[in-house]
Amino acid sequence: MGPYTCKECSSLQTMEQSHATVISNSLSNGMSIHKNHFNGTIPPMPWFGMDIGGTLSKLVFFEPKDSITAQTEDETQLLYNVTKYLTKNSVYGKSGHRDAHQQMDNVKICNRIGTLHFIRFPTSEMNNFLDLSKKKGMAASVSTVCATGGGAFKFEDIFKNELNLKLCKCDELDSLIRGLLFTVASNNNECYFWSQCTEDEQCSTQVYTFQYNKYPFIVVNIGSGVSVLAVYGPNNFKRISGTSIGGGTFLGLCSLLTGCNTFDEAIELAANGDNVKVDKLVRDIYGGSYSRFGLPGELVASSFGHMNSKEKRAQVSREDLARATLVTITNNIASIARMCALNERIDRVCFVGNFLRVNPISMKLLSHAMDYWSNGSQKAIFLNHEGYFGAIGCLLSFDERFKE
Ligand SMILES: Nc1ncnc2c1ncn2[C@@H]1O[C@H](COP(=O)(O)OP(=O)(O)O)[C@@H](O)[C@H]1O
Ligand SMILES: CC(C)(COP(=O)(O)O)[C@@H](O)C(=O)NCCC(=O)O
Repeated sequence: MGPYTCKECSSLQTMEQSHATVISNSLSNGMSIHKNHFNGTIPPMPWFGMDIGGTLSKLVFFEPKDSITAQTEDETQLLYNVTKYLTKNSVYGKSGHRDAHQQMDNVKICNRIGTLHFIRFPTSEMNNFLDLSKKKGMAASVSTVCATGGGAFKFEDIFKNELNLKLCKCDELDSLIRGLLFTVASNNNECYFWSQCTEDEQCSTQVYTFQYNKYPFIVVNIGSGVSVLAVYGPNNFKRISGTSIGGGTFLGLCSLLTGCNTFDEAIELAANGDNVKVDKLVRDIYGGSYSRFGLPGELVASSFGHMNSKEKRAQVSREDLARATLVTITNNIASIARMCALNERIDRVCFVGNFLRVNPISMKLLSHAMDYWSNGSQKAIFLNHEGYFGAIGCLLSFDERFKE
């Protein structure tokens, strides 16, 4: 058999690339799907899904919990070692973290029952991740890794050269929707909303029963940048908008303005700041509200509008600047989301992406903006596995790819 092209990841494979061998029927156009040679259907464990984003790399690891042992003794030992290392620790190297609170139990993938573990590290630390994978024997034990996000393309050669690992690439937005639908269907408590967001003290989260099999809905993915998708069915979505002013912009501007070093620090600063000292409000311009067009006095009229004044600049703290940056970026995303929902005549808007991690300020602002400007017709919905849907969807594509 000569070289073939995998119809999923479009890579040219030869029979010598023995980690994944073609078994499925060759299609008339010479395309085939990877199938593994170990037992004819699915690759040996461990199974990973990886989403290599512009800022963070997300790794989802499936730990089998059933009693099936379809592996050789060597493979079983390797799986044991990898599982032990990943599940006994919650910090890996200098910058890898496992989000234990997001762990999902009793998940069924490729007819196996197990637990999903969620790990993240900065994409800028990719070289350290590769070194650690080598050191801990993970690379040697893994046959196939499904990867998505821009980094699946950018780092493809490095994975091949450094780890001798072939990435099966999946589209990031396909993976995002697949992962989101799967997670919402598997977990009744996945979705929530913020109620009473006009009063900050009373604003709290409530479980939202998301009818995931009812379409359409909007997904706003706030990662480094922002993508807005309209979802019309499980395999039917379009990317309707996007903006480069996203989570990466918040962290970049906040670092410049406050000298903070991490996202968590930026959020902490913002939580203790007041944007009113930085932003020009409607009342600063009108002396009250601009009632004819329904603009309340407390509304930000001009983000950072006070910062042209030397006196005002002297009065603001790092905390105020962090808060104003967060509010500016969030309000801009809320405006785009509202316009998209209005244009598409869709009222349910799901906000996801790691920008929302440990970030109730933005979630409350988004909730308030959607509710206020739509007179209560549009709903902002949030999900507990906020930044991991791409990696989950990628792991599931592995399930679909290797299904008989
Ligand atoms: N630990 C973190 N380190 C860096 N950015 C973080 C972190 N936690 C949350 N973020 C925010 O999440 C954004 C990245 O979100 P994510 O959905 O992972 O996107 P991407 O796939 O582009 O990396 C960052 O730009 C930042 O605003
Ligand atoms: C290019 C991206 C899809 C990459 O995804 P990310 O890593 O930011 O999650 C995203 O950053 C994006 O949609 N940016 C906005 C581009 C625009 O519409 O202006």
